[in-house]
Amino acid sequence: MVDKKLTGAGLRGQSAGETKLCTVGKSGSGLTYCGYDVSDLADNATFEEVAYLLFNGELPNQAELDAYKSELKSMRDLPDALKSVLKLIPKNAHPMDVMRTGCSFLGNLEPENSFAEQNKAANRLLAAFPAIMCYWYKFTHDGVEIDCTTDEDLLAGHFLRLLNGKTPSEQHRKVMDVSLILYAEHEFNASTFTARVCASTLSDMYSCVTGAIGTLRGPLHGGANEAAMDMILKFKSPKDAKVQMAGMLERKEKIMGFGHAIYRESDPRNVIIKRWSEKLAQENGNTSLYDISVACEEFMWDSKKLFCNADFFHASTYNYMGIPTKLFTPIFVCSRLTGWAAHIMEQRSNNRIIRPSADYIGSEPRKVIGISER
Ligand SMILES: CC(=O)SCCNC(=O)CCNC(=O)[C@H](O)C(C)(C)COP(=O)(O)OP(=O)(O)OC[C@H]1O[C@@H](n2cnc3c(N)ncnc32)[C@H](O)[C@@H]1OP(=O)(O)O
Ligand SMILES: O=C([O-])CC(=O)C(=O)O
Repeated sequence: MVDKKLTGAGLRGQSAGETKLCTVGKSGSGLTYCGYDVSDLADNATFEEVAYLLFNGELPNQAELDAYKSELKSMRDLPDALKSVLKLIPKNAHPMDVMRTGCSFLGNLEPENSFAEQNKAANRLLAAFPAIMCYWYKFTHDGVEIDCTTDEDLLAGHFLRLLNGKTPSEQHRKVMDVSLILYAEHEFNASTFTARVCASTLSDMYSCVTGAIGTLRGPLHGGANEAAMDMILKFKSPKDAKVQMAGMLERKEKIMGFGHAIYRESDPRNVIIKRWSEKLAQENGNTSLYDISVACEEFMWDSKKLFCNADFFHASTYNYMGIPTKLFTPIFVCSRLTGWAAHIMEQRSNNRIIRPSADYIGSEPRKVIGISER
């Protein structure tokens, strides 16, 4: 397999540091967290085990996992002051802006006073993010002030219970858990790099994560799952999808959910989430969304040799689970927090401020001309 040629703008192909956390596309398409293949983790671990792995470098044993899950469970509720702030954010705000504000405000209430508190701060955000998203969403959309605690064992079930107000099915718990594992970590992607740059100034965990949320929000990064959903919903049939996508390519529009900065011919997360999308479609009894998504995949490969990235089949998967489109990228935040925090800790453990150089392409030196003569 020929590796993707990584050169040009966007720092492509340049190493910006070392990491023990993750390899992306090492053999063209692979993805490992701390040496474990992501598909192995998706089949044989829970998201909490993956979080523990990223924060500690090893998978937990049963006693360690039990203790970790109880710790996270005890941190799920939100302070009243944060609930009051969330209630002030308008209904038409983007939920990613809610996540950004929620993270930043929690940093005011419970600051990370020293790096000795970094695990506590990371775990607090991990435990609180589902409630930050759902408390605001349920209050502004349904007029309900939800209880932010549940007795759900795992974050996947906890989130679904907060969102829907009822016990989720085993299958929905499993799909959400797998999704959180797939989104957890991805080396020096744009949002993680943002977090590391911020960490390199010796800033606090909340500032690093707030910056990362802002970076994940864009449609070229995490925002692609929502953009893909909006696009798929416009297609009436698989045939219509191909016709409309041909037009988009002709107009040189970017097709969200396709392509990748590092992978060359596939994103290993796609096959996993696509399988779940198909399963949910069959059980739903209406496979239209899945069939249209497959037509998009075929069309993009046949016409441009572009493949689905992790975001594309997440769109139909979440839709089949009844999750509102505007919450897709915030779910990504709930998961990627683990990767961000692990990278922040890794940066701190061997830090030098990240400060690259620039090639100057501006004017030659010149004198200021008085304003009346300009
Ligand atoms: C979880 C994640 O963040 S995964 C990424 C999510 N983002 C998206 O899905 C947004 C859509 N995809 C894209 O915009 C891009 O593929 C990115 C941002 C992911 C990667 O960007 P790059 O590394 O610059 O892409 P790459 O160098 O492979 O592009 C090669 C060519 O394919 C084109 N291309 C790449 N992706 C797409 C796409 N989705 N739709 C249309 N054309 C595309 C590029 O415009 C480029 O064409 P050019 O040579 O004529 O300029
Ligand atoms: O690695 C990237 O550039 C984007 C990506 O897939 C991710 O962050 O999961």
